[in-house]
Amino acid sequence: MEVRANAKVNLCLDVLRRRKDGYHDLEMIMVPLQLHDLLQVELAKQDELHSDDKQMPLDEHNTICRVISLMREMYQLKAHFYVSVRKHIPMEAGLAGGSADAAAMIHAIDILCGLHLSMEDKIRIGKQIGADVPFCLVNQPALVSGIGEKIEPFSFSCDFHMLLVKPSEGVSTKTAYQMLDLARCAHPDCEAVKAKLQEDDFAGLCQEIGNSLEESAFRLTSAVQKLKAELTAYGFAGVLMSGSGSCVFALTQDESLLKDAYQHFRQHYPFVELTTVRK
Ligand SMILES: C[C@](O)(CO)[C@H](O)COP(=O)(O)OP(=O)(O)OC[C@H]1O[C@@H](n2ccc(N)nc2=O)[C@H](O)[C@@H]1O
Ligand SMILES: Nc1ncnc2c1ncn2[C@@H]1O[C@H](COP(=O)(O)OP(=O)(O)OP(=O)(O)O)[C@@H](O)[C@H]1O
Repeated sequence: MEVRANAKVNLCLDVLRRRKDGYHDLEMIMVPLQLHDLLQVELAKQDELHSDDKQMPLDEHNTICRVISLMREMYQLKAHFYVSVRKHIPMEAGLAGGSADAAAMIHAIDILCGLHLSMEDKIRIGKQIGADVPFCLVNQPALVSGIGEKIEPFSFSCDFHMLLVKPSEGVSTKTAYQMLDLARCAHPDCEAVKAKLQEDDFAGLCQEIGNSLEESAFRLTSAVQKLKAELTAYGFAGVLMSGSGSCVFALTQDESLLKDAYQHFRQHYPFVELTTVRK
């Protein structure tokens, strides 16, 4: 069977507090994108993982392998899996590539092994793999809280185009959180972002988007700050780093600006993609 693993961006990411276990309580507005990896998953005689991306680890560190091990133990599965991944989501980008693959694998095992898991069951599995996996399982625009496990989906009509640009440097999620200065960083208003989306107020939306983690990512790599300034100067209405970076997304409703920018940024950056929100 073929399963899609959609990327995400955070239109709003507010880090509320640091917890005793080192994780952070968050409030976020997350949206899935049309950009996706494709997983081919079949029952097999032994486990096999392949990918067209030579950078992706194929060992027990891969989120897909971690899902297989965890679900095999939890449900005493005898089955083995052949998995082939067509990778389109760049790594260390803040687009949840590894988490999206993990979520797709949970859905695939559920179907191939006839487990009939509820979304709550899947989220319990997913959050053991990573904080972004619960959102990737639900795969709908949502207000997300806790460390990423509380998902409240909502619908909206506001339409816009998105240009994704990633510099060659990546950002480690763990380091971005460790370096964060909660007193200095931005604390954007997620309820306001949700309201602008639902009121179809694109200009207002672009004023409200924000990400607490930009503060530490900008200190970790100047490339992200430089890219954000370039996209803003190009004329995009809203520009923000996604997640812990290093990918920056730029929003516009102007198709000709979008096409010109795509050609321009492609000459200077290794990953440039046009996409939209998957509603
Ligand atoms: C930045 C985001 O992508 C925003 O959606 C997520 O918060 C990160 O999600 P993720 O990559 O799935 O995160 P995990 O793989 O669970 O954790 C990676 C590291 O990020 C930090 N982390 C993650 C989530 C969270 N709420 N607080 C944290 O402090 C922890 O140091 C952890 O060691
Ligand atoms: N299935 C996978 N796809 C991509 N990377 C994976 C996968 N499994 C493990 N990894 C490892 O995880 C690291 C981070 O990759 P990922 O694409 O998930 O980062 P990210 O974009 O920062 O995600 P997030 O937005 O969730 O923080 C990679 O450098 C890679 O070594």
